Amino acid sequence: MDRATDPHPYDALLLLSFGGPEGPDDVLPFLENVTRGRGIPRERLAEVGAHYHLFGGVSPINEQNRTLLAALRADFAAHGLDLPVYWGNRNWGPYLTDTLRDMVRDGRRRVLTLATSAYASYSGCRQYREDLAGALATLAAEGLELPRVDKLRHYFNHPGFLETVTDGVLAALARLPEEVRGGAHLAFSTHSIPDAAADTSGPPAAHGPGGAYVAQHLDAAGHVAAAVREATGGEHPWRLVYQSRSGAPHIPWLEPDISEHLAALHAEGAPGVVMVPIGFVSDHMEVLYDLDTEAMAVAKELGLPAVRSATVGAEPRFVAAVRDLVLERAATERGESPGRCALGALGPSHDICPVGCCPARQAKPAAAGADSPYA
Ligand SMILES: CC1=C(CCC(=O)O)c2cc3nc(cc4[nH]c(cc5[nH]c(cc1n2)c(C)c5CCC(=O)O)c(CCC(=O)O)c4C)C(CCC(=O)O)=C3C
Ligand SMILES: [Fe+2]
Repeated sequence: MDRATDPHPYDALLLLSFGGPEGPDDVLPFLENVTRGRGIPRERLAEVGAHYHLFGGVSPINEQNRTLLAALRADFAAHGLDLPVYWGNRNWGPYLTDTLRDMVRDGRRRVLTLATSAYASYSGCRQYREDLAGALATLAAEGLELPRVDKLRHYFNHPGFLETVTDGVLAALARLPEEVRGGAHLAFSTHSIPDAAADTSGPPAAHGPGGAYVAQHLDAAGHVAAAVREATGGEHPWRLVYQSRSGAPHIPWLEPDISEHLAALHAEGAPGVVMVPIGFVSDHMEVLYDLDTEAMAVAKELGLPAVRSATVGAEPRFVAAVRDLVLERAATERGESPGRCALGALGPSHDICPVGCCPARQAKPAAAGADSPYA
């Protein structure tokens, strides 16, 4: 077998996601799961709960993960990659711990994890690793023999991710009225996080202010903007902006907010805008509410023509990128030196998060990294 099909030493892939409610009665318990110990103001919870209720209490994220799971299985089968794929969530069923228990019972000993977050940061990386450690601790307490769990490198700059985003932007531009298309701005949007979390994201001291989180987003957005300009011949000024801020108002979070940015664009006479949710991998609630509902209403109010481009979802090229990343990592673990695809200026990210990567406010065990208490 060659790199094209050999998953060894891995015997399973775990799709690890956020989870979301699937009906009105799920909303509150889901939000309690998400915010346990995170110090989110009560009013913010009620506000976010209302976003979900606007959509019947259903987040689309679980259905999107079922689609991605099916697409990964089909892609692996079509390419002779014999690797079972499982799915578990941090905050809603199917819960990570239950999935990992199933994997152990199925005899899986070496698990590779694909988190549905493409970037560094506590929320986008270490928190997933902490939950993996929590699941492993539970299984250990149940007397089960623990598998070894690894996590794929950050994939924000994999060509299968960035080229899919770029095609989404081009398709979105085509939906703008022709007279504003050529000069349309690109507003790359991602989840705001506390400044302090951004500054410490990634390997310690590897990046300046904003840390790996901002550096990776700027690298990805800059690459997409350049590819779009090349394809259209248009100017398309761009900026990285933020959305979905929570937390107390006196704590600084990354800015500007997308809504402020839309107002600024309007004030400076921008003819139109494409909102590009580059920080997210599927059209879940942060996209459907914060961009499609809230930011779109702001744009409408301003009279600024706006469209929102697609996330990578289960697009075939993104799914193929996952296969490439799995095979790359498997080869690396076998001691080979596989090619490592990456666009942009930063190069491929580390395979194993070093000690102190994306630190938590309160230290907690995290698996699948250099500081993992597990083998
Ligand atoms: C960086 C990042 C991503 C991207 C990476 C990734 O995808 O993981 C992400 C994704 C998501 N965030 C989601 C939902 C929520 N996030 C919250 C709260 C928070 N997110 C944060 C950051 C991120 N979040 C932070 C710093 C907080 C503050 C509290 C804390 O420090 O932990 C809250 C609490 C209420 C609120 O404050 O908004 C909810 C309900 C959903 C599910 C959507 C659905 O249901 O479709 C998804 C995919
Ligand atoms: Fe979040």
